[in-house]
Amino acid sequence: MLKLHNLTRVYQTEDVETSALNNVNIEIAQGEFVAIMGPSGCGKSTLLNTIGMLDSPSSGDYIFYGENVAGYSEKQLSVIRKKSIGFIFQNFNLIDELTVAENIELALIYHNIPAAERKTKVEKVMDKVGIAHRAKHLPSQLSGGQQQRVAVARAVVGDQKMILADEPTGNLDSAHGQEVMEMLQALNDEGTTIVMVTHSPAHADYARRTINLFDGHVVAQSVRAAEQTA
Ligand SMILES: Nc1ncnc2c1ncn2[C@@H]1O[C@H](COP(=O)(O)OP(=O)(O)OP(=O)(O)O)[C@@H](O)[C@H]1O
Repeated sequence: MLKLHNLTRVYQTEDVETSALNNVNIEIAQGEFVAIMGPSGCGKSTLLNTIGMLDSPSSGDYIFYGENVAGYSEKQLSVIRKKSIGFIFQNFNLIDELTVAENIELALIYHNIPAAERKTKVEKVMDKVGIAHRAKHLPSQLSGGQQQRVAVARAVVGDQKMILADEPTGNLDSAHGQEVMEMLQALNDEGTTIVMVTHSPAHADYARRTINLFDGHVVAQSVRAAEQTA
């Protein structure tokens, strides 16, 4: 599905140059569940943002479904991003002034889907993540776990092939964190590719493969034991 080849991302500020990613080579197949781990500042968010086409590499290739998108303009990237990629963030990133249903629907307005079809899709996905009874509530009226369910619904309502999750359980207590992980697991079982940054080894265990970063380099990759012997 995607391949990063000798990918480098250098941030240039006034007098400091930071190599956030250094010659990274990663391949992710459709339907995989991959966790990205490593210490603070090692480049995890930069990697996820690059995979999500929110950031562009300084050099190297990013092949997405056979297309090298590394040199694409923001306009070209946003077309691919909106069609194929859903995002879940640690702080939920919902729009405070919109209801639950409206927050989810917003992801479809970008896809030019007619209103009646949008309504059906939003209702279906709200049922799926168990938030239908809160459809008319504002994010501030929901618990953190409920807000993250809305974010999950928004990430998949347009039938996105891949979800990128940046510490999706970071602001949740352990019970709600586990709920979100189970939701991601269920989506992965249905075929959605998931790439997740996490600091939690327990949550990384939901993934089939873990990629460890250190100082912008991939230093280790491990496949879940049950899969190795399968
Ligand atoms: N916009 C930016 N401008 C300059 N330097 C940046 C920028 N974004 C990130 N960096 C630097 O790039 C490196 C990697 O940052 P990144 O946010 O990807 O790390 P991370 O592993 O996600 O960290 P954390 O676990 O703390 O969120 C860090 O040294 C950071 O200071």
